[in-house]
Amino acid sequence: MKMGITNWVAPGDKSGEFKRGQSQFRNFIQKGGEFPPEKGRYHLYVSYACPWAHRTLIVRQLKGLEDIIPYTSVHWHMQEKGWRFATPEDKDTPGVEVTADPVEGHEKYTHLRDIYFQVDPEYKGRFTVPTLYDVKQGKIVSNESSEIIRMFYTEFDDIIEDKYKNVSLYPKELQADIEASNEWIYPDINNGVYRSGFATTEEAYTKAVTTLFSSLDRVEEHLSETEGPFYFGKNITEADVRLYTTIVRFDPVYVQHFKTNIRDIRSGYPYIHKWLRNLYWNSPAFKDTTEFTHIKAHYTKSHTQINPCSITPVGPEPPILKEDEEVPAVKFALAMAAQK
Ligand SMILES: N[C@@H](CCC(=O)N[C@@H](CS)C(=O)NCC(=O)O)C(=O)O
Repeated sequence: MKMGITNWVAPGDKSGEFKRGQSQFRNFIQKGGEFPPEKGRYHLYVSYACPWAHRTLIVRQLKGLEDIIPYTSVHWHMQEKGWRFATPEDKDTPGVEVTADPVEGHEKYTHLRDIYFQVDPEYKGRFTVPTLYDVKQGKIVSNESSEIIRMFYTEFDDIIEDKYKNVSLYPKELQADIEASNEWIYPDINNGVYRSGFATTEEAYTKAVTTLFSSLDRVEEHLSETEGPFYFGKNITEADVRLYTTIVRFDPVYVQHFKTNIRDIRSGYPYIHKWLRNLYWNSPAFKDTTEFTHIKAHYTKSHTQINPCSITPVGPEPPILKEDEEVPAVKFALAMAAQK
């Protein structure tokens, strides 16, 4: 079998472990650099389904960059040629807004890969979202979400509205703590769900899923010991953004699709559940950018090696509970406790 876009474990790799490749475009937006900050100059390609792209949408909104950096979300269905743009035939597809690639000169582009090949006809890497594209020069600035969000934190500060200037997602005094949490949350949790779900041996799966849950236990313990409401206290930081995009997909998709089912969030992790719902219901940058239709349809219908009939499970309903709602067992326990 040759390595195709939908082989998540390299054919012949006996370990059965999913190994994520390195992003290929790693430039930075910077004053005076090759990619200077400018309104309307950069276009962000995302998929609402993708947790890495989701980071960039949240930060774009938290930093008030909506008028400065336009974006396009691809269709949720990823097939052999990778992500594609929606077409007029998709007009009745739930959740899909029909948006062709709006960038001038891209009228004929049907897939995200067309942009990668325009930039580099010899490109051999993967065609991933998010992709930050410089419209003026016809170049890709970056396809690495962890670096795109950091550019958004500071590099546009001279052209955003004043009220967003002191939104600091990576404040000096917390940088060491944020780096330390990224160090295990990325491999064990953000990528850990993929390592569980894409594993092709029992051993690789079991190793990934048990590591994932010990790290979720660690997050739970951390949240039970801090005042909150955010990961590092009173203000939203990078740690919240990076954890949120995995946790909000956990119950609706990962528990069944990636078999990360030792527990779920809503019944197994009260502190994470509280932290998650606070972000979703009280901070518009999180709720507005969370599209459950894309999230559920993408994973369940694109990964046919895991789900060959592409049936999208109906539950859990709702995909996220209101802040004053609980699963019946929790509600019952609370009612019993109140009677005592
Ligand atoms: N390291 C990248 C990972 C991005 C990534 O893997 N995106 C997935 C979607 S969730 C993708 O576009 N995959 C397409 C492919 O690998 O062919 C980042 O964080 O930006």
